[in-house]
Amino acid sequence: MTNMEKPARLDVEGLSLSFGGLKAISDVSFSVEPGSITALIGPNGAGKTSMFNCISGFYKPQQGAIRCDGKDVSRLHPPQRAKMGFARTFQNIALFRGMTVLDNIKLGRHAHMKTNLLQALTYFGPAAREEVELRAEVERDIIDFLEINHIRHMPVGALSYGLQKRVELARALAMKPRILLLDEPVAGMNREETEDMARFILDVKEEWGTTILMVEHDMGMVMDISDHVVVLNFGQVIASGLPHEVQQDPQVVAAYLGSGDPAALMKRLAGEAGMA
Ligand SMILES: Nc1ncnc2c1ncn2[C@@H]1O[C@H](COP(=O)(O)OP(=O)(O)OP(=O)(O)O)[C@@H](O)[C@H]1O
Repeated sequence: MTNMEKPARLDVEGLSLSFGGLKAISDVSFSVEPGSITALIGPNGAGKTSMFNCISGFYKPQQGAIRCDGKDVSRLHPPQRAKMGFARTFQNIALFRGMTVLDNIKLGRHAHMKTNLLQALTYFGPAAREEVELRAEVERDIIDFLEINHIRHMPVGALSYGLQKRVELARALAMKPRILLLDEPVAGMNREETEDMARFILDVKEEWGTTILMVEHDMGMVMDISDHVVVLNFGQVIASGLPHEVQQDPQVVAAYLGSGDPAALMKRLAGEAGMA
């Protein structure tokens, strides 16, 4: 199984975003290397979701650039970014609950197909052949890969939370992403579901070579699978580097200590309770 798309490099340069008088992001710069997993972390309100929404095109930053392989995409709409190879998942699952797993996943690809969605759903004209090919490809490359063969004809609404999150990942993979943006991929999952999802994210990197940027609060999972970690606090980058470097950075420890129960947060930073 392969994704033939070349992984993208992402550079965020001097990005600033304000909501009225509130500066959610101030002059933030960082890079995501092609084929790496980079985690964006930070205490509540640090600006992670705002940054994620700027990268995927839902927010327009007032200043700065977001470069995909050197090209500034910060003025492009989300569908234009999708065509460039951006795909994302959402913190709150965004799937059609009444539709089957297979149909939800195939919807990811229709962003790229020549035939429109209506033709595809009615199997009309040239859409019929393209649809049959797509189905075979999705079943071979994505459904088997994510081990969701047994549920492919079930409506998404009937699935457990962990499986729904996996279907969302599948839908994003169906877009053949060059950069995959994961918004809290293990939020609300139990330990087993978290470990499964962490393994699948690593597999996407290793087998597809896709560039991955994720926002995640689960420190154990972040420290286990990330190549690079960027830490935001009050809308600014306070540290970035290898997971173990960031973990020991006094500014990072101080930022987390200021945001809750110190003992629990020290444990989370050390990764001990992260998978709970
Ligand atoms: N749509 C909005 N309108 C006004 N203020 C906003 C909006 N979205 C975010 N903010 C503010 O911007 C700042 C950064 O919020 P953001 O949600 O990006 O942080 P976060 O790091 O994702 O937090 P969390 O971990 O709690 O999700 C916060 O002060 C927040 O209140």
